[in-house]
Parts: sequence; structure tokens; C-alpha cells
Amino acid sequence: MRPNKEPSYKHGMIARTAVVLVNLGTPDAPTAPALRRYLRQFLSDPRVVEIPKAVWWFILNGIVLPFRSSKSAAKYASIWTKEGSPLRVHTEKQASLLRGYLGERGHDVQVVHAMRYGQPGLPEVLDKLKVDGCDRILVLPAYPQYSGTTTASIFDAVFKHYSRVRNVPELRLVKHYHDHEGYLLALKKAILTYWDMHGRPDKLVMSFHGVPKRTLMLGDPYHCECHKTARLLAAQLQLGAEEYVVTFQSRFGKAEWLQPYTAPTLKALAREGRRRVDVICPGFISDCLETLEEIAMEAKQDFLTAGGKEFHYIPCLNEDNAWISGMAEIAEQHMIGWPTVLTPLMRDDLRKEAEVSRQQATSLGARE
Ligand SMILES: C=CC1=C(C)c2cc3[nH]c(cc4nc(cc5[nH]c(cc1n2)c(C)c5CCC(=O)O)C(CCC(=O)O)=C4C)c(C)c3C=C
Ligand SMILES: [Fe+2]
Ligand SMILES: [Fe+2]
Repeated sequence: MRPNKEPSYKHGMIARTAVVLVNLGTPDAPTAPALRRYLRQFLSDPRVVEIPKAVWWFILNGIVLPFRSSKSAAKYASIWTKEGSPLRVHTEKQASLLRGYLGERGHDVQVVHAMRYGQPGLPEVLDKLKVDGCDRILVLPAYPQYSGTTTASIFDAVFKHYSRVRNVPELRLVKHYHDHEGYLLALKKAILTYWDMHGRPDKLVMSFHGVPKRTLMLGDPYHCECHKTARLLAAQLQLGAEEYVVTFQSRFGKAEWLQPYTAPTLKALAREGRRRVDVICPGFISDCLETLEEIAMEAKQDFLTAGGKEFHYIPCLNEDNAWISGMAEIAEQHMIGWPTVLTPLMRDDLRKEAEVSRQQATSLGARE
């Protein structure tokens, strides 16, 4: 593939650093046509659905899109805010706060957000960073636990984008932070703060987004990373094995996904006589459809209908201070060695480079 034309090289351009916080993406509106566009892009990704292309094309276009688009639109409508989709609103705010936190730590970096599916798309965001002179890019997926279905799909999109670029920036990718201290401490603090205000449950349910069980059998470490997060978090909270359970939600399609599933577990807990459960979704750093609708509405109803008395949903980390500070630590650790803090000497060098560029431009102009 032939690379696209570059903006002409300029001496003395300050090579800047950017952090790109990449989330899954979300529809532009809670309507069936918007859902159709979003789901088509999302579910056409071979990292997400590993069924042979031709077979899946018929299922996607003949069954999934016609039926799921309007059903999902109604669900999105129930969580939509004045500012838009919660996932987009939180991701935008996180990026802007992260820039401030990194700035306070002395880093002169741009922080932007991008979506794997939908807007703002990764290609446009990466193109804009090039125009802004960013020659060092740190890609920070919004997924603490690595999965081929999510994290690797972001990496695919980044590589695909740069395969058409001539002057490729220096690139670093954060693979995961499921066991990072900053992430775990933020979760611990959020749970303890919640319990200080509302008391403790009979059981803490840690519900993670599921993936097909087949991906685990084929070597995807996602299941193990979810369990590691849960184990470390439980240890920090000093919970015994009886006091918490790890479950997997959001099953899609007919195949078996990671077990135990969240909704049946909640029903079983209610039937066993557990009066109160608290549910947290540590795999999501922002509240979204899967937490606000599937857990805080649907799963709550399931638990109460099965005889449970109190259901508490503990929100995602979102704009939590400890979490933004944790994200800043994660980003900082991956930027080690990059000159994100401009010293007076570096500024001086850049001024000299810029002078060379100006002189070259003048002599070129004189020759023409
Ligand atoms: C947190 C990590 C996620 C993994 C792993 C994941 C895998 C995965 N998801 C689907 C199918 C759907 N997911 C949908 C929504 C959705 N998924 C995640 C995150 C993970 N998905 C988020 C954050 C969201 C919410 C987005 C939002 O706008 O709020 C949806 C769309 C909603 C719906 O129609 O139900 C689908 C479909 C698969 C197939 C998969 C792994 C193979
Ligand atoms: Fe999903
Ligand atoms: Fe495992």
C-alpha cells in the first residue's frame, strides 16, 4: 500500500507527545439508524466475531442488524443524557482531566480521546495529531484487562492507520493495567467510600464483560486478567472468598461465553436468601450501556424479582480523582525516556532548528 502524502517536513517543529485514550465507541444517537451504523462497524470486526466472513455477513445483515438495532436503541434511550452517550461523555472528561493531571506532574503532552468504532474515530484523531506535530504517540486503551476482542482490535486499527503513513511517529501501546496499583487503589477507595455511606452487602459481585469461552481456550488471557483484578481487589478490601464472586455479563449470540453469567448468579443469590448484593463492574472504566442499563436496571430487577431485598450498583471510576491520578501514573510509566518535560536547553535547540528552517525557506523562495 502506497503511503499518503505527508505535510512537508519543517525544521524546528517541536516534536510533541500525545496520549490517546481509546474507548470502544458508542452510537451517535439512541436511534435505530444510528445503532445500525455503529453495530455494523463494531460487529464486522473479525476480532469481535470470529465466524467465517461470508457466513457472518448473512447473519449480521439478515438477522442481527434488523432485529438488534431498534431493541438496542430503546436501551440506549433509557440511559442517554443531555450531553449524549454516557460512555462518550465520561471518556471525553477523562481525557481532559488526564491532560491536567499530567500537566501538574510537569508533562507537556496533548491528551485526546478516540473511539474504536464510531466518532471520533482513531484515523481522524491520529491524522489530527500529525498535523499538530505530535511525533510520539502513547495509545492507552480504556480496557484494564487485555483481550484480543478489544485491546488487540485497537492495536490493529492503529497499525492499519500507520501502514498508510510515510513519516510514522514513535509509538507505544499500553497492553493492560489489570494489576496496576493506581487502578486497584482507585477501585478500593470507590468501594470503601460507597460502603461508608451505604453500609456493606452480603455479597460483592464483581461483574466483567464476557467474551466467548472459545477465545479463552484459544489463549486469550482476558479471563485470567479479570480474575487477577478481582483477587487483588478482594485482598485489598480484606474480603474472604465467601464475601465476593466474579461473574461475566453481556453475552452475545448462542455460543457459550465465560461463566458464571451475572444475571443467573444474582437470581441464585436471591434464592439462597442473600438480602443485599452490591455490584461493581471493574472492567469498565466508564459507565456505559452495559453498566447503567444491563446491571443497574435489568440485573437489579432480576435480583429483586427472585426475592432479593436490596441491590446496590457501585458506579464505575469515571472522573474519580484517584483514578485519573492512577491513569496519569500508567501513562507516565509508559512515557519513560520521552522528553515530555521541555528543558531550557531543548527550547534553545528548537529555536536554532527553527532558524535553519526559516533560512532554508528564504533561500528556496529566492531561487524560485
Ligand atoms: C470491557 C470490555 C469489553 C469486552 C471484552 C467486550 C467484548 C464484546 N462485546 C461484544 C458485543 C457488544 N458489546 C456491546 C457494548 C459494549 N461492550 C463494551 C465493552 C466490551 N466488549 C462496552 C463498553 C459497551 C458499551 C458501549 C456503549 O455505547 O455504552 C454491544 C452494543 C450494545 C448492544 O447492542 O447490546 C455489543 C453488541 C462482543 C461480541 C464481544 C466479544 C467477542
Ligand atoms: Fe461488548
Ligand atoms: Fe483463567
